[in-house]
Amino acid sequence: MANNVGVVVVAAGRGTRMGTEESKQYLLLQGKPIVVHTLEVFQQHERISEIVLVTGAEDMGRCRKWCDEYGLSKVKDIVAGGAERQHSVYRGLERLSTEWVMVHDGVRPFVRPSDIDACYEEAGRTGASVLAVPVKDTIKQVDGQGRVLSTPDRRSLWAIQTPQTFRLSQLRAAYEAADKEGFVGTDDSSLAERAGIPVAVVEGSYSNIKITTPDDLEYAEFTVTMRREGQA
Ligand SMILES: Nc1ccn([C@@H]2O[C@H](COP(=O)(O)OP(=O)(O)OP(=O)(O)O)[C@@H](O)[C@H]2O)c(=O)n1
Ligand SMILES: C[C@](O)(CO)[C@H](O)COP(=O)(O)O
Repeated sequence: MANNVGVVVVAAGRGTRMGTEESKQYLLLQGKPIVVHTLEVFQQHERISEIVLVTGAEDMGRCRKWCDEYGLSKVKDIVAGGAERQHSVYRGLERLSTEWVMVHDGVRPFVRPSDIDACYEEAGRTGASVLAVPVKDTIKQVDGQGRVLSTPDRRSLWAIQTPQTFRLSQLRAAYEAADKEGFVGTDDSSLAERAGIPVAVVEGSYSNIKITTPDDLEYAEFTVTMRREGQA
């Protein structure tokens, strides 16, 4: 698998839940855009051969400049995304030619290199994998009126993260099928699952958060500061 792994980093969302005027992936952590922090993890990972960055059409210019400024030489292509995350990933997949692909959220800058390796090695063994953590809370299914319907067994529940790793040809086929059938999912695995691709879960880290709401930003700032000071 080595040297034949491409990454699609999706960063074309608007960040509605963050509530800022600037799209959340461009907010600064210690003076650097969040998406640059994320790209640096993959740039520095020896197993990654190329990266496709998916952004808003109006953001491609500044992203190109950051790639030069921060030495992100593995970013081979920057493409405009679509209305939903799934459409953005699909556009990124079209630009890759590697055997394997990892799909990663531009707003998950704290993914550990060792977790990228683990996700990657599991895909090599079994065909496809997703990084995830066991849920810590009790989860309930609730109806539209706020009434509890059921309490699923927590031992079978995992919070799914990225990266998610697949054979590029298989993931492309799963995306084509979803597109034809009008299915829209919130992650890549759900499309693979529909296409009959078995997906293995790899236990990752709770620190690999998706920066989604303002409280996540506080955590992110704290984490970056601690890392800079060598305490995390
Ligand atoms: N049309 C979209 C929507 C999302 N994403 C990306 O998918 C990742 C995960 O999505 P999420 O956290 O939900 O981002 P947003 O859609 O931007 O957030 P919100 O739902 O709050 O608007 C982010 O890196 C986001 O930029 C994307 O590339 N294209
Ligand atoms: C892919 C993902 O990050 C896995 O947790 C998540 O599903 C993205 O979801 P969102 O609906 O775009 O927030």
